[in-house]
Amino acid sequence: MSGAGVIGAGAFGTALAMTQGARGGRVVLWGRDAQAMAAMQAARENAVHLPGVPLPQGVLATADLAALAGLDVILLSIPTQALRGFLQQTGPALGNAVLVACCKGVERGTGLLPTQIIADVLPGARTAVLTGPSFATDIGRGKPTALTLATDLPDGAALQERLSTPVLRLYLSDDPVGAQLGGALKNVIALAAGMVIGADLGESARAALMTRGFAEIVRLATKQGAHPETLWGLSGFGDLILTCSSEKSRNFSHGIRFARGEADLGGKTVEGVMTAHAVSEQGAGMDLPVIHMVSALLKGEISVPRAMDALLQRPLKSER
Ligand SMILES: NC(=O)c1ccc[n+]([C@@H]2O[C@H](COP(=O)([O-])OP(=O)(O)OC[C@H]3O[C@@H](n4cnc5c(N)ncnc54)[C@H](O)[C@@H]3O)[C@@H](O)[C@H]2O)c1
Ligand SMILES: O=P(O)(O)OC[C@H](O)CO
Repeated sequence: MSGAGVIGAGAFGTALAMTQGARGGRVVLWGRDAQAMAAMQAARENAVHLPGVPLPQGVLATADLAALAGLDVILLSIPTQALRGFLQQTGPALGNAVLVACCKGVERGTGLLPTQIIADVLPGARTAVLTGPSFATDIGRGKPTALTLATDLPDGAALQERLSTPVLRLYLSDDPVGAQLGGALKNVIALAAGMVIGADLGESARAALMTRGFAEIVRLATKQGAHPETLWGLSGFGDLILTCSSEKSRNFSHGIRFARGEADLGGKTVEGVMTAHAVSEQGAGMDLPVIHMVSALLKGEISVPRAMDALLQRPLKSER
């Protein structure tokens, strides 16, 4: 029986299952916690991540991997650093479905992007990427959202039709590397933007940081083969704006709390932390001052005031 599956019943996975459930048809929302999934299925609500938003009728919330059998498309919505382990353990349960990476990050230790991790663990798997400016709370509530669907698959347009809804507008791209790097790296810049705001350096400084951070994203991503146009689009520039400007963003708000020296930084999924370290370690010699500085700050190697001084005291240069 065909249908859509979603792996990861956190905020984003639940919201994605809601979009597909609203289309009608069979949708399986898989989470690893059997008790939580049974409660979700009974209450028809994810009370932890999206309270008050009902699960559409066709969505089955389950921890049973067998429910994924025969699905034609599966959206992967677990943190990037957990993806390899999940696929190694669970790969065969995913069958021949197209695997759509919905996580935003770079794997620490390998520098790989989500679709590259999938190819590493499940060679021959058909993959795509769904990314762009979107908060789970907006998507789950059916607010209008535009995202990038990037894939090398020849039938990408069919997948675009398959996953779009009247309020979830997908733009097709043939640049999975660019789309994933834009989505991963904007989280690191959002951490930095949050630190600027948390340290009370002002909104002008945040705009400067975002712009120079975007220059780093373009520099790094084009070196890895990304098309510059992808980075100007929803998955790059679009997501950078959203994530650096809203306290709904966990990356931005983590940066704020970090700069204020708050002891409790939350325990939420903050993808930019590991991605900052992954990129800084892989691109040690590259001209990426903001990304390197975010990694050093998070490791406690430098304080926020010293980091700002160091960035400002670099030799003056041309904008390009
Ligand atoms: N929340 C958003 O607004 C949003 C929007 C766009 C993209 N994303 C991306 O989606 C991804 C998931 O984010 P989220 O907001 O849903 O996070 P979340 O913390 O709300 O949920 C993550 C889920 O993954 C599960 N998980 C973690 N490790 C696992 C493992 N090893 N095996 C199986 N399940 C595991 C957790 O139990 C949890 O249910 C991230 O990469 C994030 O950047 C999130
Ligand atoms: O809450 P964040 O910082 O993970 O951001 C969520 C989405 O990636 C925004 O597009």
